[in-house]
Parts: sequence; C-alpha cells; structure tokens
Amino acid sequence: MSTCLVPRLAVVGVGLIGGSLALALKAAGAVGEVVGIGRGRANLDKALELGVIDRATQDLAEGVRDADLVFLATPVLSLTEVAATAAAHMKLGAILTDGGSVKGSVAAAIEPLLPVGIHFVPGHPIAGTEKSGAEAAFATLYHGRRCILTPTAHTDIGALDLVRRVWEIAGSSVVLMDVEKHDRILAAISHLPHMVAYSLVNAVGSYDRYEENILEYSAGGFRDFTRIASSDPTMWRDIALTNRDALLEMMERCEAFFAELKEDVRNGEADKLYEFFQRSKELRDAIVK
Ligand SMILES: NC(=O)c1ccc[n+]([C@@H]2O[C@H](COP(=O)([O-])OP(=O)(O)OC[C@H]3O[C@@H](n4cnc5c(N)ncnc54)[C@H](O)[C@@H]3O)[C@@H](O)[C@H]2O)c1
Ligand SMILES: O=C(O)C(=O)CC1(C(=O)O)C=CC(O)C=C1
Repeated sequence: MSTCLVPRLAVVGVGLIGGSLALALKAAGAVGEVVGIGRGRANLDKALELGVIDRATQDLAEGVRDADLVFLATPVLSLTEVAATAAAHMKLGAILTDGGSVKGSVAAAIEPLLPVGIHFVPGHPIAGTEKSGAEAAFATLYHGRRCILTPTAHTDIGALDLVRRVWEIAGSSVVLMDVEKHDRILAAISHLPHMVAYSLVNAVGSYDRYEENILEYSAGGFRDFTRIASSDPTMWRDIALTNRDALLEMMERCEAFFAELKEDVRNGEADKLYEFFQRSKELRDAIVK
C-alpha cells in the first residue's frame, strides 16, 4: 500500500498549471500515479513523453474513477461542466480541487452539483507564465509563490487540510480567503495588467503611419511590459467574462489615473508628472527589490 500523500492524482487539463503541479508532487515523492485527462491527444502524448503524467485518457469519467485527488486545470468557463462530470464518476471520499483564476463564479456553480461524499476545495495558485500546454509545465513553478484557497461554509476540513499540504509540498505558501476578496484582489494585481498589456499591444501594433512594423523596434521597455500579452486568449477571455464587475471597477480606476496623466502631459505639469512617477516608483520598488 502506498504511503505517499496522494496515491492517485488525476489532472484534468495537462497544461502549464496542471502539469506543473503534477511535476512538483512527483519531484517531492508525494504522488503515486498521475493520470492526465485532456481533449487533445497530441498534448497528452507530449505530457507522457515528458514524464508529466504516467497515464493518459481523453475519457474524463474513466480518468477520475480511481483518483484520490482530482485537480481541474482547464479554462475558467469550462470548469463547471468538467467538475459536474468528474464528480459524478469519482469515488466516495475523493477530493476535487481546481486552479482557476476566478473563484466566485466557479465555487458558486460547482458546489450545488456535487454528489454527497465528494469534497470540493476551490483554489488558485498565484503563479504562471505566458506559455501554455504540457511543454510549458515545470516542477518549480510554485516555489516561493502564494496559493489562495477559498473554502466555503460547506468545505470539508480534512479535504482543505490535504489540499493545503499539496500546495505546500509544491513550494507555495497557502492563504485562505473569501471568494469576493480573492476576485477583487486578482482583478487588481493580475486581470487589469493583462487588459492593459493586451490594449497596449493592439494600440501600438495597429499603428500604420509607416509601412514597416514598428514593433520590430521594440526593446526592453515594450517587451518586458507586454510579456503577458502573449498569454492564452481562451484563458483570458474566460477571466474577463467571469470576473466582469471587479475587473470593470479596476479598469475604470486605471482610466482615471491615465486621464490625470494625460492632462498633466497636455498641460506640461512638470511637478505633477514628477510626483506621479515618483509615487509609482516607490510603490513598485517596495515589492520588487
Ligand atoms: N497560466 C497562468 O498563468 C495561470 C495561473 C494560475 C491559474 N491559471 C488557471 O489555470 C487554468 C489552466 O491554465 P493553464 O495556463 O494551465 O492553461 P493551458 O492552456 O496550459 O492548459 C489547459 C489545458 O486544458 C485543456 N482543456 C481545455 N478545455 C478542456 C476540457 N473541457 N476538458 C479537458 N481539457 C481541457 C487544454 O487543451 C489545455 O491542454 C485556467 O483556469 C487558468 O485560469 C492559469
Ligand atoms: O506571470 C504570468 O505570466 C502570469 O500571468 C501569471 C498570473 C499573474 O501574475 O497575473 C496570471 C494569472 C493567474 O491566475 C495567476 C498568475
């Protein structure tokens, strides 16, 4: 009999997030077998070849049947349907968790669908890159990062404890938070920056005064700032649709600051511009040392 924390892990969506958790748990010896479940055969074959998973199937029901822990790592809008099918075929006492970037809509939709005896722990690792698919996964993605778990009044304490230990073994520090706070904070520190980066690339990339592509001239400033605009469009479409209110609030806040900046540029307000840039530098320097 296996003594590892998770004898059988099923990962639904073997991409950056699901694949990296599998690799982290394998590296720590915390998992027995990892079953990868996905829609595309090519990505599953790549995951097998890279040792991210031990077994692959495109049949969700079959893949989750014997799992002790099922980790859902598909785009946010697919999570409810995937959770409903998975939960209907999981064994009694098994734990379902997810890594979706928006929590309010997910937890509210999934909890009522769960059969008795299946425990759900909503989660979100605050770590990632702009890359997707099994090839993008790596074992140290979660090292030194936070993972937010958003238990509800119905969350089983034992299941919460196991999912907490899973993320700690993967290298993260776990923070518990209510879903509303989670979605507002993420709208500010993650979803807004992606919207700004996507807008910036579109604004500059569609500038056609010259016949050549001016993006080719871009150096560190543009490229560092817009790395995240290379992220997966499906993932970000789903986030924008499911965290709409919190995201709109932050987009309006950003517009107000941009409007102030525009006025100060227009009016040649040297002192105000200096203060604006200085305040921003101090705020950022305090988190990135
Ligand atoms: N990328 C990040 O930086 C990041 C960080 C934290 C959380 N997340 C969240 O994690 C989840 C996965 O993101 P990712 O970056 O790993 O994406 P990814 O594209 O690398 O992997 C997702 C995988 O799920 C598969 N898939 C999509 N729909 C499916 C379905 N219905 N059934 C089975 N498989 C399906 C895709 O084919 C893909 O292989 C998303 O909910 C995302 O919001 C992403
Ligand atoms: O580093 C990146 O590329 C990311 O976009 C990761 C990032 C973010 O920091 O905004 C993106 C989405 C998440 O749900 C969590 C983390």
